Amino acid sequence: MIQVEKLSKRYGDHHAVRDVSFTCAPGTVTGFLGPNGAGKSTIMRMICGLTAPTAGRASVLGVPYRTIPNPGRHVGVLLDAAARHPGRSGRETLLLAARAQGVPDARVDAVLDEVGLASAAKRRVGGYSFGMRQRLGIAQALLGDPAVLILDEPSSGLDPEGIHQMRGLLRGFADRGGTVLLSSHLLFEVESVADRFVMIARGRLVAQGAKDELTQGRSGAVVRAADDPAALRSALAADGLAVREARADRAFVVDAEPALVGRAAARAGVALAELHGTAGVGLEELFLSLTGSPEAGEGAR
Ligand SMILES: Nc1ncnc2c1ncn2[C@@H]1O[C@H](COP(=O)(O)OP(=O)(O)OP(=O)(O)O)[C@@H](O)[C@H]1O
Repeated sequence: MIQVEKLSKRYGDHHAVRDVSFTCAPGTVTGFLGPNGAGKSTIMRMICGLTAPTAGRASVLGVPYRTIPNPGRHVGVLLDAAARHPGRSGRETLLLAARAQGVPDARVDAVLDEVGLASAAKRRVGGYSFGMRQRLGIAQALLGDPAVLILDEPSSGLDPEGIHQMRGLLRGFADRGGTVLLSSHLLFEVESVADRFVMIARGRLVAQGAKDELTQGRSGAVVRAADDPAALRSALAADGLAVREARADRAFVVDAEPALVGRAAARAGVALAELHGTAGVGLEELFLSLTGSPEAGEGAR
């Protein structure tokens, strides 16, 4: 269990995080989404006690992270995959961590195998690709057989096979009762593995919930006039139907059932070239509409 309550962080006048609250339950993977600079890393660092909040608090397994004795046995963390000693091999890196945590040496080979790094275990970390460092970071997070995983952008640098493998690993971890908080600025990296989503933009929580909860109520219709878009718009307005979006192909996205849109057009005698529901309005559209452009995370001053 991870609980974040009204967390805020200010750097001088800069509000990096404002009043963010969410909970991650055991048995679930929470996809933590937001554009670059939205505040995800800052929130994860506050959860792990590495950055002091300006206001609010966070707990892991019911207590502040910093009060957990031998935390690696309870909470696996990957915050900065690059932060590994380049002169040690992957196996040595994990052996040192295992001994510090009181974990048997055999566990090192098990986690190296689990993340697909067994064949490179004896090579120096300095010669690893970024993706291999990510795998090593994930292996280190898993080392103490924790109940909670907090992973900041673990997919970055991984090839498609690595991403697939990591999804399977995290799904299995959650299905065995583990709690996973998994950040990314790319929806596709977390969409298929996450049960719930927490979306952040400009330091604020903009949405949270399961995929169905987030996308329900956003169904509507796409309608395009055969000849006269202005007449169609008037017909929709006459029936009190709101146009959510006017597309470049001259179609309108309307917040209403297709049948209502069709009747409005028929009443006004407007011929249609296209009319269908928007059941496919997905998480991606929601994510983009809530978080805006990639620059949306910047400038939260
Ligand atoms: N130590 C710091 N001092 C000043 N500003 C900071 C500090 N750490 C983060 N920030 C600012 O806080 C904001 C949030 O940054 P953060 O790294 O948490 O975002 P993020 O969502 O993790 O983005 P990314 O995916 O790029 O890592 C940014 O505007 C960043 O510049």
